[in-house]
Amino acid sequence: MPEIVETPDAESLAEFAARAFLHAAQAAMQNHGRFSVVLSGGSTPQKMYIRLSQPPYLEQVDWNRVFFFWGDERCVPPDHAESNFGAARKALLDVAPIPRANIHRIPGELAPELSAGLYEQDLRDFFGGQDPPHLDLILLGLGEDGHTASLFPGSPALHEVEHWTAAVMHADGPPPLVPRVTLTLPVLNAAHEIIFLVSGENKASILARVVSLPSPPGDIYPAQLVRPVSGRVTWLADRAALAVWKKTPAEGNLE
Ligand SMILES: O=C(O)[C@H](O)[C@@H](O)[C@H](O)[C@H](O)COP(=O)(O)O
Repeated sequence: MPEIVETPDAESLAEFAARAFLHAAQAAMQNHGRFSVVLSGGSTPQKMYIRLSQPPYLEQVDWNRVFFFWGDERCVPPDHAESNFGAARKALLDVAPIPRANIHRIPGELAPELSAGLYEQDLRDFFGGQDPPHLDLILLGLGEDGHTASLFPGSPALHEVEHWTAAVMHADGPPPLVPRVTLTLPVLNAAHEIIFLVSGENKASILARVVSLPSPPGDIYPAQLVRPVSGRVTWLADRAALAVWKKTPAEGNLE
């Protein structure tokens, strides 16, 4: 049974997530002198990023030793409204005293395949001989179709085992398809810790399906393929997102 933590609402989810970030950072720095974290895109983590840019986290985190990566990026320039990097920069990276050299963004302004290749090389340079890299903390979101990062149902990127990154195409809505770059499952599943951040009643149905394992083989959602070999996975969700799961007759539910 995955670890599920409930918070009353989106604000308390952001607070809980910021505290978990601080604890993971302190543990990693104590353990090996630095903290590598993968930020998630989407709207859910934005409140958490803003919390980290405020007291007490602003003062308590040793930002010089925090190294930022992304789980995925839309292939747009960094100042584009859809940029995951751009959103994190506004909420946190331009507010906290973070050395620019510690920020390893996905170069979304470049062609998808080139961007994916450069990002993979950046990861390989940072993690030296580690294959796959062991990131200290990976933050992930959950889409209503069960995707996470930019690993969408039926995507060939789900079967990528050689490369740590992949260029994907996705219909975000009406055409055109939106090119993206994503980390692949070998990297996600090598993480020391993963925290899924899920908020809102619109996620209640998919969250109940994703955490109520096991799924029939043909029915597995991408988020269910995130099963770190030895890392810890926590589903951090607010009450609205857990409403369906708590009604699901299965052992271990919260109520
Ligand atoms: O670039 C992205 O959009 C994310 O990587 C994506 O996987 C996101 O985390 C989910 O779609 C949830 O998005 P929300 O938090 O906006 O619901």
